[in-house]
Amino acid sequence: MFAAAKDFQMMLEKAMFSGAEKLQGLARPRRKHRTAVAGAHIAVMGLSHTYRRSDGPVLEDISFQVEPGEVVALLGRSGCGKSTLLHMLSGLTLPSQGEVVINGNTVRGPSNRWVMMFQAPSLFPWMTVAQNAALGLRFARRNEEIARRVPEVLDLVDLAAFADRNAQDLSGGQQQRVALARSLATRPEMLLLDEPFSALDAFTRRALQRDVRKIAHNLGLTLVIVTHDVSEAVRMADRVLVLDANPGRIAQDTVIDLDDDEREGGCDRFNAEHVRLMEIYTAVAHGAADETDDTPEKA
Ligand SMILES: Nc1ncnc2c1ncn2[C@@H]1O[C@H](COP(=O)(O)OP(=O)(O)OP(=O)(O)O)[C@@H](O)[C@H]1O
Repeated sequence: MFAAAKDFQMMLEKAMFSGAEKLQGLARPRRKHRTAVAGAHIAVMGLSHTYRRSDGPVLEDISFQVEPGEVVALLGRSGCGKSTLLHMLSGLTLPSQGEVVINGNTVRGPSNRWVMMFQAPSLFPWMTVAQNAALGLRFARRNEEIARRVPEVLDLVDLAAFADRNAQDLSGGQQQRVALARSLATRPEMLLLDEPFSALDAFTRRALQRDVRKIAHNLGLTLVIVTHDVSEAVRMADRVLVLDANPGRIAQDTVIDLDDDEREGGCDRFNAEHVRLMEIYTAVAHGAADETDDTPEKA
């Protein structure tokens, strides 16, 4: 690739990975990095949102809290506003009404204290796994941490043996692990996942669901995951917020009461939780469909 094109792509990827570092850097003096990680406390209060080009509100009167270290899934049908809500937690989009408060501070924009992961891992294909994993630290100008943190996070995501491979030579699941390592290297307080495993095969997806949950718990990270997959919610989440649509509202807030072994599936308790959540989801989805159904009622 020509140098100019490479620079341009680097710029794009950098902006995509997180606009936070730049904004933070401009907004206030650079702080010394934190050494200890603690999960973020999230409070969402009376949040509503209407996009400039949308007919009505996409989200309406959303309020909930997430405890530090909790894993919460946002479950709902396509278009109900899950990604919009996640973007508001991250500060990428600001709500029309209400506020998101993280650790006592109102979110007014992105921050390098939390990281979003998407379906596409957005790696630099020509760079090695270790170089990709170091990018978050490089963008945050924390180069002195790279030698220590990168081996640590590659170990966490089971990619230590792949450190010198080029990213383009990895499978989709391995690439998503590199993206996870890159996210963890900056030691965020919160991971926001927007259907990050939906492009992977069932086995790879399950392994990542299990490992991400385990890593988040071990590090004490708060994890919010957007999904429309009931199994994923049961495998990963301590709590599930089920959203209805038009406008998106929290219809149900339910605890998934399973231990880590039970979350692997194949036991009665897993099956019972799966059926229970599926029933809730279906009832909410039908309710939302009924509300938007403009077929005239029969007499
Ligand atoms: N920038 C935007 N401007 C106008 N409308 C938007 C914008 N972004 C999203 N929307 C609309 O807001 C609604 C919610 O979108 P959102 O992507 O948050 O839903 P979702 O539940 O995450 O959907 P999916 O599961 O399909 O990703 C949709 O009707 C969508 O068309």
